[in-house]
Amino acid sequence: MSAEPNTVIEPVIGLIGGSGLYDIEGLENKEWRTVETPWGAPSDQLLFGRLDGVRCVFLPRHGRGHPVPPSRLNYRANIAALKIAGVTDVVSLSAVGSLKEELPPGHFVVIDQFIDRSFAREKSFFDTGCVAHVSMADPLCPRIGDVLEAEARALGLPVTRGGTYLVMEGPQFSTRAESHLYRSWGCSVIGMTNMPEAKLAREAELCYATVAMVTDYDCWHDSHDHVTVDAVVKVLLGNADKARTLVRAAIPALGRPRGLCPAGCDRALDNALITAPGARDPALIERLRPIAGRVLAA
Ligand SMILES: CSC[C@H]1O[C@H](OP(=O)(O)O)[C@H](O)[C@@H]1O
Ligand SMILES: Nc1ncnc2[nH]cnc12
Repeated sequence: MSAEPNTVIEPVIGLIGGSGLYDIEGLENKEWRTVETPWGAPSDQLLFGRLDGVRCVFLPRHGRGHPVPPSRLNYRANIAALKIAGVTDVVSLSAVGSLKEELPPGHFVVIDQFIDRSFAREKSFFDTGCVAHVSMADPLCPRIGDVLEAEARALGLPVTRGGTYLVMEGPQFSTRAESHLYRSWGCSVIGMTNMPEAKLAREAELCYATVAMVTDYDCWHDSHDHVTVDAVVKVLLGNADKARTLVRAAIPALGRPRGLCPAGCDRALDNALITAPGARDPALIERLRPIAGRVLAA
């Protein structure tokens, strides 16, 4: 993709469905296709189709039927597969626990920050032989966030703009002490999946935004039972329906031809590579081409 200032982009929308969202309704000409990547296989096939004429690519994050736990997700393959499929803009739909009284189950949060406490995951496409350091100061695309917030409000969905998503390793839920600690840090919601997903999306120069859908009060709240999968699933089903409605409403605006992202997500690698051309590993460079080809010399 060229990064010329007058570039016109026909967006291709990637939708990552989290817990409870294993399919997307209303896609025209839909087809599940296998996409291979230099980092192995994504969680599942990708579902290609159009919504209101806009090209969309859906990936169930944990695979259909939810066979893959958060720590075993191949985050690099998932993001690489979306990039290889031509995706420009990613909407991540995620179940989360609430860390604030005013964010009850059923509430949506268009988050704007992360604290990454995951530790057992591959977090970068780059490696020995080609080192890159992208900025994560503003980890989510505000342009997509604006659309999601506006459409959620127009639909009358309970939504909050802004909030910090604490990413834990899991798969066990938090201890009560951890839950209180994250609250003392000012975090809004807790989940297990959005990192390193957002970091990898940034390295792949994809715009990325998350709708965090509250399913429970984790385990800190005096007048609510601690979180269980059963309790999460009960709320999830309603949240998933609302998420599908939100996606349908947001697609026309997200799919409109546009210029480069004002936030610069699509140029994240412009000033990120530090390894001198002569010190680069040619095999790694070839592997990186689908992700970083824009900034790697031919
Ligand atoms: C089923 S509750 C825990 C599970 O749900 C969230 O996943 P996702 O972000 O894919 O919706 C959470 O992060 C855990 O993986
Ligand atoms: N309380 C919680 N902790 C971590 N991930 C979650 N996903 C949904 N609820 C959660």
